[in-house]
Amino acid sequence: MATDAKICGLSTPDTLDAAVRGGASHVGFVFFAPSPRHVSFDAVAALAARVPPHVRKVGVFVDPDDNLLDAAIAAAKLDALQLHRTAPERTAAIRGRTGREIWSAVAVKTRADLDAARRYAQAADRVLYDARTPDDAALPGGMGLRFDWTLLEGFRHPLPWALSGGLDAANVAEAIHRTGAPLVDVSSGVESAPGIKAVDKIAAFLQATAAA
Ligand SMILES: O=C(O)c1ccccc1N[C@@H]1O[C@H](COP(=O)(O)O)[C@@H](O)[C@H]1O
Repeated sequence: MATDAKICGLSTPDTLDAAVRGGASHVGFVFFAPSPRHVSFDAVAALAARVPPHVRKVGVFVDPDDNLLDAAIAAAKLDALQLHRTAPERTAAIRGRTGREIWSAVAVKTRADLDAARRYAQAADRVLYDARTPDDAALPGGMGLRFDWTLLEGFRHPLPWALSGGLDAANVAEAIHRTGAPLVDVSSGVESAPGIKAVDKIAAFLQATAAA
């Protein structure tokens, strides 16, 4: 079965177009000021207008307040909200208030971390397994870190799910074969420097995903 792919942290028209042209199912925009991928509302409105209807627009947030969510949804016409470090109760409230599809990021380093996914079963629509970043890191994601994919072996996923964390064109086929991920998500692995997406890397990632 074909694997869906999300290209995350897009901030320029040429790289957004590369993601769409290459067959991405989802594109992601980061609304978190400390991130090198952070987009303004004006910039994201222009980018979102280039996205065809069959490609879903995902906003990435870190425990956001309602004002940020409302402004981002309005500017980017978001289809889905990817929430990092957001408690299940707050996640459920955001889902009820916005009516958007919710992706809950679960930070993984050990098998015990996977238990957190179950806490989102009633609150979210999808779990995104991502590598746990160091406690003192500025970002909860987007650092190109991988986790041990074998931790997912035999795990009963409580929801539809996606795999992220340190993926790139060279390892995404192995990641799909080892985990059976129905959707893969990449940010740093298609960049030439933090926050600088590369058209050729986006194309290579999407080709590798389609061929897996
Ligand atoms: O990309 C960011 O800057 C970011 C900021 C805050 C939360 C999440 C972020 N990125 C997400 O992290 C994963 C993995 O990224 P990578 O491929 O390892 O660089 C991905 O889902 C991004 O959406």
